Amino acid sequence: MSLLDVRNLRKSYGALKVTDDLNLSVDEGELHAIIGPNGAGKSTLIAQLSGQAGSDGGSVRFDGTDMMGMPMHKRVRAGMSRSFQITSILPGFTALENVAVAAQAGQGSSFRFLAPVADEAALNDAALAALARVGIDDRAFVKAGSLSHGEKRQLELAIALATRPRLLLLDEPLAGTSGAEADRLVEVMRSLKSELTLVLIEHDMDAVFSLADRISVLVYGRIIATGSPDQIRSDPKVRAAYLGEETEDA
Ligand SMILES: Nc1ncnc2c1ncn2[C@@H]1O[C@H](COP(=O)(O)OP(=O)(O)OP(=O)(O)O)[C@@H](O)[C@H]1O
Repeated sequence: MSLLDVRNLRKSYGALKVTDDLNLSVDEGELHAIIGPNGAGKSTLIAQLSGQAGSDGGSVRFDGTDMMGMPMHKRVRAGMSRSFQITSILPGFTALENVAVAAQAGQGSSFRFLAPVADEAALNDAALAALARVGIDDRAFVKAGSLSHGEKRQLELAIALATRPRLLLLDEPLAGTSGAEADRLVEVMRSLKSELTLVLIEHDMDAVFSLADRISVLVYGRIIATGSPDQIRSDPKVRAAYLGEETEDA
């Protein structure tokens, strides 16, 4: 059974159908990338799946449970998290504090202001483990605002991991990175593959084709093809709609 099952999902902005009767199935344990031209609706889809944006119709089932109408924090507690954007990082707080807040939310105790000190130690341990997982535990006590762009991207991943997701939704985790920073993030994602299910939106095609178990191609709010990297690379529909466009740009 698939871990995430999306059927006939819809969303319009005025007359624009951004998500148009979209069907998507993500298997437990796979890294499923979603690619598509600019404006195809990829970010909107992640926002709908995470509960950040509402949907006009259709169904989203996670591990067999209906998620439609469920707010974001409940989806996170159910095991479905999205990576947070750099803009949601608190620059005046340390990397550790940023992650600890997320770890606390993941434990369902975000409003327990009087939590005992023992809990705080456990939260710090969990936060430190998440920072180690993405390779920036040596930056735990540095203010998030002082981290490099790549380290901030790693911190976003740590924040999402601290909520202990079974399914992690990543919206362009490599954006704004290059060279060694991008390579490091790709290796972190590769290492996460053995532990959780990932849905990845990414413009970096080298990263997508090297990481993905399966790729779905989104064009005008619809998935036009799903398959292995090799199947997608050789699919004429995909070449015409998307990869061909890239070739022309190059
Ligand atoms: N809040 C909004 N109000 C109106 N239109 C929107 C809104 N958000 C997105 N859109 C429109 O929906 C379409 C899909 O946008 P979306 O950002 O989901 O695409 P995308 O595939 O992620 O694009 P990109 O690859 O450029 O990030 C675009 O035409 C965009 O202008």
